[in-house]
Amino acid sequence: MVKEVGASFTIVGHSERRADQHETSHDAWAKAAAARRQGLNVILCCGETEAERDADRAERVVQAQIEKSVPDNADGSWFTLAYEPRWAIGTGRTPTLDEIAAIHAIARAKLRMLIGDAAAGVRILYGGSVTGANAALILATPNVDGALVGGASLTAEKFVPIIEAAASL
Ligand SMILES: O=C(CO)[C@H](O)COP(=O)(O)O
Repeated sequence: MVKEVGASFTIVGHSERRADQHETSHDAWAKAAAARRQGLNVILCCGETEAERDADRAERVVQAQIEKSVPDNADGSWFTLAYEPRWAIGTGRTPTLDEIAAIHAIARAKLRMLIGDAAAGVRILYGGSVTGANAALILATPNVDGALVGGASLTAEKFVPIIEAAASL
């Protein structure tokens, strides 16, 4: 159905699905695999809650989500990972650049354990309150290969500065 309406990408494992529909990482894995079988590109979201970060569990939570939801045959030709801390989505709050770098590094390492050399070609996006004001620094953070933009993508006035930040790297 998604393909029939012309989509070429699908997002799975989004925090709203995990929180509101109680979707598990296994569900995200099954959806990613099914989407791939239909020829769709997949963006798989992972990310901790605020309580998990406060308990110093963010890295372990993200590692476990990745381990349980990345299909064995994932590679950068169709698969993208997005780190979206739930508490940063739509809130105007973001992790520090060091915190983003730390999670993206462990995400890359976990991907390498799971899919080997293909991990190098998988784009890892950051999502959560990306704006024209913070995009350049976030996009220049190691292992950040792009941004998954929500609210700021809704108007040209807010989105164009993000595109310009990306283009200037
Ligand atoms: O997940 C998102 C919207 O549901 C998006 O990637 C991030 O949203 P934002 O915080 O509004 O940029």
